[in-house]
Amino acid sequence: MFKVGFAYDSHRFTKSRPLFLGGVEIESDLGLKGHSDADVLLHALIDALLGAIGSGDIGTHFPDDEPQYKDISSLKLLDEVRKEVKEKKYIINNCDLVIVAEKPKLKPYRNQIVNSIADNLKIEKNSINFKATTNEKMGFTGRGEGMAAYAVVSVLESRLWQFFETLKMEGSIR
Ligand SMILES: Nc1ccn([C@@H]2O[C@H](COP(=O)(O)O)[C@@H](O)[C@H]2O)c(=O)n1
Ligand SMILES: C[C@@]1(CO)OP(=O)(O)OP(=O)(O)OC[C@H]1O
Repeated sequence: MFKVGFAYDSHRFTKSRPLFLGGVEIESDLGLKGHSDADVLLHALIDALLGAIGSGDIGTHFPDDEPQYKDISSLKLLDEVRKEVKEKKYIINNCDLVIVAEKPKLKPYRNQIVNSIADNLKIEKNSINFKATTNEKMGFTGRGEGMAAYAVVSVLESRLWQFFETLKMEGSIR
């Protein structure tokens, strides 16, 4: 079957920590606070993937009181979830990702972030869309206290994916 997952995450800014978004280090005076590397974008993506395959949430998979996840790169967590998606026999169809942050400006990192996620999920770049928006100075993101991210993903059962691939090869569909 075809399924979708949706997720939200937020993290507070902190000094003297690097800022990672989508597995890419971003030039910034402030990083994000968290038990892991606090990659808010990957956390939203991970939760959306887990939602799509009916596998609960990030905190259940990678508890924030376990020392093994202290400062861990969220790319490692994404890889675990990618494997779970595969084990459950789903293929990731597309991901649409949004960061809400007053700064830094993220548009210049768009390609790097898309490439990083595509490489790590082992899917086509054109299956991923990344965008950023400010909150027009309103709320906690607007005041520059932190960042938020939203993710929506769609997945397709592998056997259906194969079926569509065959139809494409035969020229029956595009
Ligand atoms: N952290 C951000 C926020 C926004 N952008 C880019 O600016 C455009 C306009 O944002 P508004 O919040 O004023 O609508 C947005 O579409 C992004 O292209 C950004 O790069 N980084
Ligand atoms: C991945 C984890 C692991 O501690 O990361 P955190 O940095 O604590 O981030 P959060 O999004 O608050 O919760 C998810 C956690 O499971």
